[in-house]
Amino acid sequence: MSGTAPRVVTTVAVDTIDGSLLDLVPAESPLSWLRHGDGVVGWGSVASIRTTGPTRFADAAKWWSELIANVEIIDEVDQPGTGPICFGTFGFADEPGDSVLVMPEVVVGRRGEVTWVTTVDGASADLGPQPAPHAPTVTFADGARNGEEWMSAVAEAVARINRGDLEKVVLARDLLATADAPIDVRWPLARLAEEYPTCWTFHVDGMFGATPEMLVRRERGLVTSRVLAGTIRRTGDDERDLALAAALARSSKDLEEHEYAVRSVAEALEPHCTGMNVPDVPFVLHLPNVMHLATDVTGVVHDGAQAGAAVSSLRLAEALHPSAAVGGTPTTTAVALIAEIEGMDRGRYAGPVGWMDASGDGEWGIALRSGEVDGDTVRLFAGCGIVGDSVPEAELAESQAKFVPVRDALS
Ligand SMILES: C=C(O[C@@H]1C=C(C(=O)O)C=C[C@H]1O)C(=O)O
Repeated sequence: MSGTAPRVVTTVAVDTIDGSLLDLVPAESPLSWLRHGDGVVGWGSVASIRTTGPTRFADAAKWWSELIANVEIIDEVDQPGTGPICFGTFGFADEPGDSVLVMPEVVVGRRGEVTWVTTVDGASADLGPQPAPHAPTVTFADGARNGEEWMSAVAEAVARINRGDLEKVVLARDLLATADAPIDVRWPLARLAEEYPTCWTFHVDGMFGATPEMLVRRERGLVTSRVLAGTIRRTGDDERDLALAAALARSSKDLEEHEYAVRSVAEALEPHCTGMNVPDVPFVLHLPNVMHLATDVTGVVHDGAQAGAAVSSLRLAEALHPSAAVGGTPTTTAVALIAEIEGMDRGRYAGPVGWMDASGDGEWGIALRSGEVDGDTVRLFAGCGIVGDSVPEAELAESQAKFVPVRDALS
């Protein structure tokens, strides 16, 4: 833990800011959570905590509650995301589970017509555009496994599923990008926000990407989760893509994969919610590189015995993680199989990433279509849901399509 408890957090409304909020963010430790131009960016760190292991979510949640208990809040906007907020990125696996929560010194947020700035202890917030980042020059290489080796792991998973060990497992692989100089993450972030406006463009402590999957949003008692599972690559030909979308919506392999993911989310939310709505039939989400089967699950969170005691968005993320969209079914068997045959440490790939405010409202996406930047290297990640009739070559092609967002953003 670093930093001392801040005294005063002030949120004020400001005039509309033209262009992307990313233009305001300095190169030093930028933070981002943006979709369709709305969301929050931040910089500076007044306090942060690193947590690990199976208690990483609980430890981070406790730290945040204690921190905000000592803060005086002056908030003239009063929306989800105003007042003090933290950004976080959590490890996928319990071990090592390296996770980070950070409270920025300055946050700029936008929600429709409303734009605000939050500062800690009167920090000065320069809302002018920052010098633009430079394009990196990168080369790509295989990560822990090459394509052939990864397909063997997929074949092994299919064999285990067909022998009855489990129903679904998500297997991932990594690529390594090396640049000629340290990478300014604002470069790929700007590209991702522009190319994937329907996704959440995030960056926290080196973990960045544009995820289409919302693990959980809690906003004034309403809980939403967007579940994705079942994927088809786009061809670039609109007519063909429409036919493929129709085929995806009827594909029994993809519907099965999807059903596991929806069920895992609904079951994890159920103890915390009333009035849940779980649609019977998924819709097809169109992204520039792929299409997914998608289901939006909603519910109303219990109030809790006392005011403010309702379960926070971070604790909901903990309850939902790992959903069958990134782990498998049954969860424990799938997570053990991932550790056994995937051949790499996922780090914070496929873990929750997002933000939370003092009331516990927040948004936690799943860190997909993502990479982890460290100086002049980036580790890119992509994974695929494997079921009994998955074909290794098709899964390899799907993983390649899922690398495209970050790959292109670095090029
Ligand atoms: C695991 C990833 O994506 C997940 C797996 C999907 C699938 O197997 O069809 C689809 C969306 C995501 O839930 C990834 O992008 O790395």
